[in-house]
Amino acid sequence: MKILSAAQIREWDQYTMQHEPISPIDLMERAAEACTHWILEHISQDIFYIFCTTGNNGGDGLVIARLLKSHNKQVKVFVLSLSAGTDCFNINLERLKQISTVEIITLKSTSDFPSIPNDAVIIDALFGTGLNRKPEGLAAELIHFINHTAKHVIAIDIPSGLLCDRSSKDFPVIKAAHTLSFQCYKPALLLPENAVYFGNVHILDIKLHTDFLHTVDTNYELVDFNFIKQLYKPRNAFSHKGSFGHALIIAGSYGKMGAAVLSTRACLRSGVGLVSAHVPSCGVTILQTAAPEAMCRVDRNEKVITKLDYDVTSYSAVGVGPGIGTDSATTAFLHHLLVAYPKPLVLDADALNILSEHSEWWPLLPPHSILTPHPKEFARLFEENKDDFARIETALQQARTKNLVIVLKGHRTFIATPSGKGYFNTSGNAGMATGGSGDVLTGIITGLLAQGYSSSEAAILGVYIHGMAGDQAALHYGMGPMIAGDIIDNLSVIKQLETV
Ligand SMILES: NC(=O)C1=CN([C@@H]2O[C@H](COP(=O)(O)OP(=O)(O)OC[C@H]3O[C@@H](n4cnc5c(N)ncnc54)[C@H](O)[C@@H]3O)[C@@H](O)[C@H]2O)[C@@H](O)CC1
Ligand SMILES: Nc1ncnc2c1ncn2[C@@H]1O[C@H](COP(=O)(O)OP(=O)(O)O)[C@@H](O)[C@H]1O
Ligand SMILES: [K+]
Repeated sequence: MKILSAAQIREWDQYTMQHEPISPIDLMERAAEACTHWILEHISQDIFYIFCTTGNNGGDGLVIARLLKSHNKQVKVFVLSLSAGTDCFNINLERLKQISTVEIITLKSTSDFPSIPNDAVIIDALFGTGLNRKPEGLAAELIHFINHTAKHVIAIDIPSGLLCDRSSKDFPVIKAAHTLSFQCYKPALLLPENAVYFGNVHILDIKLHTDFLHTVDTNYELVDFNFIKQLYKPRNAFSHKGSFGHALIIAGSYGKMGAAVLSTRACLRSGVGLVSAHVPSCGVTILQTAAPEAMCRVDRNEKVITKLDYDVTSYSAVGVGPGIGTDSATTAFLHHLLVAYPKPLVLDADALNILSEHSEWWPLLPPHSILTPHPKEFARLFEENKDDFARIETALQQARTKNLVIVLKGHRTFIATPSGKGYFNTSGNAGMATGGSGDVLTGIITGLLAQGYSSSEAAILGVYIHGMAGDQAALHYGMGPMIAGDIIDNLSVIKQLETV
């Protein structure tokens, strides 16, 4: 699913009105009906305080007020008049005025702000995708007031004060428990810096014309189950273990053999034909016991990885980094690997830390190599960014210019590809914020690469499968108790992709 900018969303509204066709007022009614339906299904309270300005987001608020009233809810509407209302706002204001039991209060100064009962639900319909600058004056005061006073806030389309496709850092923004967003994710609803504002996001289908999506080009895509289903290649009945490649995982050091075990076991469960693990000699028994299906490449050094004394080019894919440390001998090993291996590598953890100390090595990275940094590793590799939008732009630019795939890990992991496109993942949960889950991801992506997926496909598919398995693990154990090994044990979720 494409992720659109504010301007493209406006074009989508226009396209729908022309091609369905449907009038603006009927489209607003349909959007507000979807919100009201959601509210009636999920919210048990009976008192609603609805805050609107005079744009179309406010118009949505007025329609929601009328519809909630028709379901016998107690409704009060507060209007902050910033400019002459839009046509749809004005028409709906007249319609609402016909209902004598709905009080409509105009907010002219802070003294008009109401006292809000504890059990009232606030509907935030101040600004939607039309916001184009920082709210100031009374609008800003109202946002602060709602944040300080109200307990249950539902934002319509986007929390007021958030820009759809640029950073709103330092803006006053409504803090919502739920955001009911129309038709598609807005970029702002996918970035961690805004998580405190949007709460739980629910995408409501308001039936915008799907043909529009064929006419529009976007930088960002959303990765969901349907997207992944198209990418996943079912196994041929006549296949043998040679059909699915041989992956090499280079991981572990004395005291950090768990990282090697997790990556190797995850790689084995990714569907790959064969897995070998290159580990320091202290780790052989650990690895062969914990992952007997894997073969071992034993380093001469007891504690760290030091020597590439075999033909590494025979492996279909290589993942390097989890738990290897940054010893000078390991650093020299990594340099040798970059020179010796011509196909895309998967680099994670300490491999990234070493790389960030050797910027002269960038040209040595095989084209389409996959880097999997978390935000701190990302900052070490590239630069500190002023906000999350700047960070994903940096990822896209670096992926394009360096011909790499960059997997920026987090709640909505962002995958920047050499084509210039960025993909937001939708699977996964906070239970995965636990030591070792990144090592699991490295194993999965390396296994997919070995099976013949392209780098971009392996990264997108791997991140999604990792999140799916994490979601399944959270169902079994709960987000608190789950550990990284549980993600591996739940990789059986891949079977959902195997069904036709
Ligand atoms: N027919 C349509 O186009 C539909 C629009 N819908 C709603 O309409 C919203 C967009 O409506 P609008 O484009 O009217 O804009 P909004 O209602 O989001 O914003 C109101 C107006 O405030 C002004 N403004 C922007 N930033 C401001 C600031 N910082 N301080 C003061 N004023 C500011 C702008 O002129 C803007 O038009 C969507 O988010 C959605 O809620 C939905 O009803 C679906 C259909
Ligand atoms: N809140 C979250 N929601 C979804 N996924 C998460 C969340 N927190 C962490 N993850 C995922 O877990 C993994 C953690 O990786 P990383 O930070 O490298 O951990 P480690 O170094 O402990 O292995 C990443 O794939 C990340 O996307
Ligand atoms: K809003």
